[in-house]
Amino acid sequence: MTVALAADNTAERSVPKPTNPIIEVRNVSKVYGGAVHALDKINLSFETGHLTSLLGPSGCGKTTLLKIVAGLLQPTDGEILVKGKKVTGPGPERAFVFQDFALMPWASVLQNAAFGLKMQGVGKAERLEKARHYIGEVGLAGFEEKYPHELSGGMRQRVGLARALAVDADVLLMDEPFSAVDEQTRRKFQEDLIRLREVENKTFLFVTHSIEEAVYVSDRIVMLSPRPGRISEIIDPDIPDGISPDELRRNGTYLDTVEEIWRSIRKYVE
Ligand SMILES: Nc1ncnc2c1ncn2[C@@H]1O[C@H](COP(=O)(O)OP(=O)(O)OP(=O)(O)O)[C@@H](O)[C@H]1O
Repeated sequence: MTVALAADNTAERSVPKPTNPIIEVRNVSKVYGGAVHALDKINLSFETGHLTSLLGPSGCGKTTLLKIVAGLLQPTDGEILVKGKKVTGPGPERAFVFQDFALMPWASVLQNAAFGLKMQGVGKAERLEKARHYIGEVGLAGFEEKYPHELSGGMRQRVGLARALAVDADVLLMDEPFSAVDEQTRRKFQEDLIRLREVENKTFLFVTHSIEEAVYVSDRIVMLSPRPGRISEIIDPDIPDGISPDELRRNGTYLDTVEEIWRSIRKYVE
């Protein structure tokens, strides 16, 4: 289902109102250095337990919006509410998974996965137990004592995800987490992400460049237009549950949705 939005971000048809929004983006604009207008009056809600992708051409402000939600950047205008409270900086209910995974090279997988918990002041025994659990959840059991340089890019990415899951944040903010890995790893990771969303009941906000990835993993896709970033469309892909990746890539709804998004985006890249 697609909901087209007019240039001023007002819905032409009404956007289904989230019943239980965890994040509300209210009238957010961002101007860098008084000159670069990155985002313009963004209004959005993110439903608890859903995975939302931010998609759009390079430079449209996807990472900027993610960092504002994370509290790592201040908006020039507007505000973000998480669980009804205004965001003034990073908080324990939000975990940010960086593009380069931001692992500490001198620390083991276990220490890296436990790092966020250490920052929260969680005692050693408890944080190591939790870190071990999430290392298992992301498929890295047996690698606890390895160091980042001994791991592939895909495995390092899993450590970054284990760290974010371990702090038990309600919201996981992921900036192109699959950009640095090969295609097979990426596909496996997409499947894992869908499974994790089901078992962990967390809210995921995800920046990607890949239309196919967004359609596969998302409950909702928010498309941004080029600078200044505005919401151009909101798409709720209606992909059947439990479909295997092989079936998916031949599924009519999937193919139609990918095509519909590509038609919307191609005007910006030609
Ligand atoms: N610190 C900064 N100072 C000045 N301009 C910035 C800064 N960070 C981002 N920008 C500009 O703001 C705009 C939005 O950047 P942003 O990284 O949010 O876009 P994006 O959609 O995530 O891009 P990409 O898909 O290429 O990663 C771009 O024009 C970028 O050059």
